[in-house]
Amino acid sequence: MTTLRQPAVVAHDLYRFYRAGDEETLALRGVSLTVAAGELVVVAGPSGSGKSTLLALLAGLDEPDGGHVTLAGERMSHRPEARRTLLRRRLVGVLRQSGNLVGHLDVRGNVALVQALRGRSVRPRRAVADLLALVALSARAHALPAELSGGELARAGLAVALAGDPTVLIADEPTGELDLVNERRVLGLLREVAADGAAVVVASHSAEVAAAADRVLRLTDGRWAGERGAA
Ligand SMILES: Nc1ncnc2c1ncn2[C@@H]1O[C@H](COP(=O)(O)OP(=O)(O)OP(=O)(O)O)[C@@H](O)[C@H]1O
Repeated sequence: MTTLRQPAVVAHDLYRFYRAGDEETLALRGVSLTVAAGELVVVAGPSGSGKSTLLALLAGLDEPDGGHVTLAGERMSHRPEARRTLLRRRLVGVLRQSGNLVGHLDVRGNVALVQALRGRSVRPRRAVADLLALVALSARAHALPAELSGGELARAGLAVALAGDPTVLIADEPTGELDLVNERRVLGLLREVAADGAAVVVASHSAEVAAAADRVLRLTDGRWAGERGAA
């Protein structure tokens, strides 16, 4: 066994094409990225530049047409869906702009569900109550998603994303619908998550989010614009 610490995220020469009839969209054209544990990297770029496509590949939610993704030394890409799902549960937390919670479960139930899916043999690092305290939602533990404010929903989504003790947190426009106060609150939490040792990759248009990053990388038309620091 090696004692060398693997980067949390290695994306090598990723390509992703979408085909609809005769039309082909080259969403990613040879994108590489390395993110260390404890680092918060922001992927910026105009609408349609490939940010969500890249994040879906990093999270193992989608498969690249070329290249591959390795998380904590485990290859995610080009593996059967069932294997990717298991790796994702073990290594990845995903936070989206919306739709992070199951509607018929309360906040507590949503967080507990993620921990239950990992199986009884895996002891969570943080109990459900601790996760809710981390995101300042202890008092809203029994609220349903529909009963939460936008800021509360975002923080509940973060608790869900952290419930599986992810090595890598992937956040796609996590503050897109928030006011400045709530955006800063979520950003503070993302910084804490990185300080706690996770690699955090955030896609965002927001200058506030960029200001909180260790590195900001810009995609243009499926490629890094100004390769500096990307790989
Ligand atoms: N499922 C799909 N089928 C066809 N084309 C797609 C699909 N998903 C994305 N695309 C195209 O791929 C390109 C990259 O899209 P992507 O959603 O990754 O961009 P983005 O930078 O996240 O944009 P935004 O900031 O608006 O969310 C766009 O041209 C988009 O239209």
